[in-house]
Amino acid sequence: MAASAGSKIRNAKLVLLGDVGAGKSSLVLRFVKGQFVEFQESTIGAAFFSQTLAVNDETVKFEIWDTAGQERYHSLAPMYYRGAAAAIVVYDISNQASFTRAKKWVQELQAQGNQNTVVALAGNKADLLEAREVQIEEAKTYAQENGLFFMETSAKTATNVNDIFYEIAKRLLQGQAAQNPQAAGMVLSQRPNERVVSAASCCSS
Ligand SMILES: Nc1nc2c(ncn2[C@@H]2O[C@H](COP(=O)(O)OP(=O)(O)OP(=O)(O)O)[C@@H](O)[C@H]2O)c(=O)[nH]1
Repeated sequence: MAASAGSKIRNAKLVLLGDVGAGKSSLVLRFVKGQFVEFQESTIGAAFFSQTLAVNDETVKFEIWDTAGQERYHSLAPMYYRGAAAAIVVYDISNQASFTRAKKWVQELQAQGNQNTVVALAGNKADLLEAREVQIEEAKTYAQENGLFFMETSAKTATNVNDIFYEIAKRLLQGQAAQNPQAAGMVLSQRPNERVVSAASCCSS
């Protein structure tokens, strides 16, 4: 649903990281365009998208970098996560190896990223319950121990997709008061009346 944005717009750089085929592009496509493609092509290098989200009377404009999961593009990743306000580390709940890979991304972010970056862990393909290899409790515990927030998502059914971005937006807005917004990868601009996804239309489950 479209809504009028408040006058305050926060630009926030967000990066998606995760194993090849975990569903990074599909999550972005669902969030930005409300679409799902059964045979989504593998990302080459990285792809850029933007989407705005209203949270109360403020608007967060996400500048989204969808990185490629293939190992040969690994060395490019720092260009995208450096200076990011937020990161979504994605794994596939039906693929244990993708969870192992997600943990490596978290380690890399913790070692090299901005300490203020809001990091979300997304257990994607939550619709594939019968093929589940990663237990929800295991991921929850890991997330708690590492200061991440965690949701299982499905780009296919849209479960928790808007919710994870909305939760990130909320946390960014909450956090900005306590820190330098520029340092956290957030920039204030004044651009009223942009079309945004309103909080009211957000958060299907
Ligand atoms: N069942 C199901 N399939 C999904 C879901 N999300 C993505 N897929 C499928 O998984 C495959 C890989 O999805 P992508 O979005 O390309 O994965 P990616 O992480 O961007 O992959 P790379 O670009 O190669 O790093 C595609 O065939 C998608 O249709 C989901 O939530 N459920």
